[in-house]
Amino acid sequence: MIPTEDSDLMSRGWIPWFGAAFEFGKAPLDFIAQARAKHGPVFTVFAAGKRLTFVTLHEDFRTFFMSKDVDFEQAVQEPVHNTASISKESFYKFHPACNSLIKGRLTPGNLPLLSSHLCEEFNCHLELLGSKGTDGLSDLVRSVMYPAVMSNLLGKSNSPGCPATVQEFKEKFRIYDEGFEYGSQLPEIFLRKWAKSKHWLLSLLGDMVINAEGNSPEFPENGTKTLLQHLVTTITDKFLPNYGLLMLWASLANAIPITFWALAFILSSPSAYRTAMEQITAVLKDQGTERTAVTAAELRELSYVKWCILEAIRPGPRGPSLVGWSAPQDADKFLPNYGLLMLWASLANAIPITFWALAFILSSPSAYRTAMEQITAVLKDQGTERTAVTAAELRELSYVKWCILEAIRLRAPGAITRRVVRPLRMQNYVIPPGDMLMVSPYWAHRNPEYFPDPEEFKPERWEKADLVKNVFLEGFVAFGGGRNQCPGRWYALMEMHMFVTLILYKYEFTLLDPLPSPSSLHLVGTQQPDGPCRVQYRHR
Ligand code: HEM
Repeated sequence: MIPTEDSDLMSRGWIPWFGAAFEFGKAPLDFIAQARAKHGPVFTVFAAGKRLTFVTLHEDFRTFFMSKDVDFEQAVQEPVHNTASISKESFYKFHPACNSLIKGRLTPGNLPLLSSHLCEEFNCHLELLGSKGTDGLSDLVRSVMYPAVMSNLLGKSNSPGCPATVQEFKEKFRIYDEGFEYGSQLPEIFLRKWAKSKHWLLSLLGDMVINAEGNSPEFPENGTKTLLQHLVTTITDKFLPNYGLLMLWASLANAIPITFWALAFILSSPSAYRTAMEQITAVLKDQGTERTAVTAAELRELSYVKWCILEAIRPGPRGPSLVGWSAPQDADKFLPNYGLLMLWASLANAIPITFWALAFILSSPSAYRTAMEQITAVLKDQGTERTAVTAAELRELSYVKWCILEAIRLRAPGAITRRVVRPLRMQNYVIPPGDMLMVSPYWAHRNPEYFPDPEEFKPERWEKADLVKNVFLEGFVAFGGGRNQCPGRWYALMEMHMFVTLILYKYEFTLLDPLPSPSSLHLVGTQQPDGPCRVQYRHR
C-alpha cells in the first residue's frame, strides 16, 4: 500500500496497491473481481510499467466520465501509436476531428441513409452460406458481417468480394484483433505474427483510401458518401489551412530574413558595397529612382548582387540556415492508419456481440420462441431470399433488441480507461496524476443492485428502458460515457438488430455445443468465447 501523493488535499486515504503483473496478466477479468473483494472499491495495480487505478462504484462513474482532471486522449495515445503506427503529433491533431466526424455521421437520424444498403448486403452474403451446413457460429457470423459492414462503411469496392478474400481478411483481422491488447503495449519486434497482420491490414487500408479518394458518393440514390470517404475528406481538409499556413510561412519566413542579412553583409563590407554599386549603376543606367524597372534580363546581368545573396543564404556560424518543409506529403501519410483504427473499432466489438446474442437466444428455448414469434409476426410472409427489414420494422422488433442489449450487458468491454492529469479525489482517496483510471463495464453490469440476477440472460429487464428515446438502463456503461462515449453505438445496435432478425428469419439452427463461457484473457473490448460453439443450419 502506498500513501496518496497530494498532501494539500483534505482527503488523504491510502489506496490499496500491489504489484501484480503476473497474476493480473494471466486472467485480468477474474483478477479485478478478486482484488475488489479483497481491497475495496478503489485499488491500484502495478502492471506493464503502469499504475492502473480501478474504480468500481457506480457513484464514481460520473467522475470518471465527466471530470476535467482525467483525459481520454492521453490514455489512448500510446496504444494508438503501437497498434496503428500513428505519431503522437498527428494523433493529438486529428483525433478530435475524427471523433466528431464518426459521431456526426452515425447519429440515429443518419442511420436510414445506411440501413437499406446494409440490409441488401446482409441478404446477399447470407445467401452465400447455402441452403444448409455445419460451422462454428462465430465464424459464420464473421463470414457474413465482415464483408457486409465493410461494404456499408468503407464502400463496395473496399469489401472483400469472393469467399477466398473474405477468408484471408478474416484470418489477418483475427490475428490483429486477438493480439490488439498485447500489441497496444509491446514493441512490434516481440509480436512478429501480429505485426505482419497489422502491416498487411495497413497496406490494404492504403488501397482502400485510394479507392475512397475518388469521392463520388457511394450511395448515389441519396448522395451519401461512405464513412471512409468522409474520413479522407476530414483529414485532408483539416490539413488545407495548414498547407496555406505553411505556404505563407515558407514564402515569408526564409526570404525576408535572408534579404536582411544580404543587405547587412553588403553594407558592412566596403569592397562588397563598392562592387555591388558599380554593377547596379552600370546595369540600371540612369533611370529615375522613383519608378525603377528591373527586368529579368537585367537581373541576369546583376551577377555580383546575386552572389551576395547566395553567400547570405549559405549556412554558417553567422549566417542563417534555411529550414526546409516537407509537410505536404505528411498530410495524408496517416490516412490508412486512421482507416485501420476505424475499421477495428467498427468490427471488433459488434461482431462478437452478435455471436453472443445469437448463442444466448439459441440456447434459451423461451427466448428463441418469443423472438421467433415476434420476427414472423413483423416480417409476415416475405420470401426468405431477399428479405427487407426496414427501420419501422426494427422498431416493432423490440424483443430482439432487448436480446441484443442483454448480450452487450453480459459481454461488455473488460475495461475502459482515462489518464489522471490532476490529483483526483474519489471516495476517501486522492488519485495521483499519471495513473491510468480504469472502469470495468463487464463487472459494473454484474452489480445486483442495478441488474438483479446479474449472470442470467434476461432480455425482459430491458422493458424498463426508454429505448424509443435512446435511453439505456441505469448502470449500463458498455459504450463508455462523456465526450468520448462510443460514437458508433447507434449504428452498432442497428446492424446487430437487423442481422439477428434476418438470420433467424432465413435459417433454422441446431446448437451442437453447449453455450461457451467468456474468455477472461482480455481487458480490451468485448469477450470472445473460450470454446467452440458449432451449429447446424438449414434454410427455412
Ligand atoms: C457492441 C458494440 C460496441 C461496443 C460495446 C463499443 C464500445 C465502445 C467503448 C466502450 C468505447 C470507449 C468509450 C469510452 O472510453 O468512454 C468505444 C469507442 C469507440 N467506438 Fe465503439 N463500441 C461498439 C461498436 C462500435 C461500432 C460499430 C463503431 C463504428 C461503426 C464504433 C466506433 C468507435 C470509435 C471510433 C471509438 C473511439 C472513439 C474516440 O476515439 O473518441 N464502435 N466503443
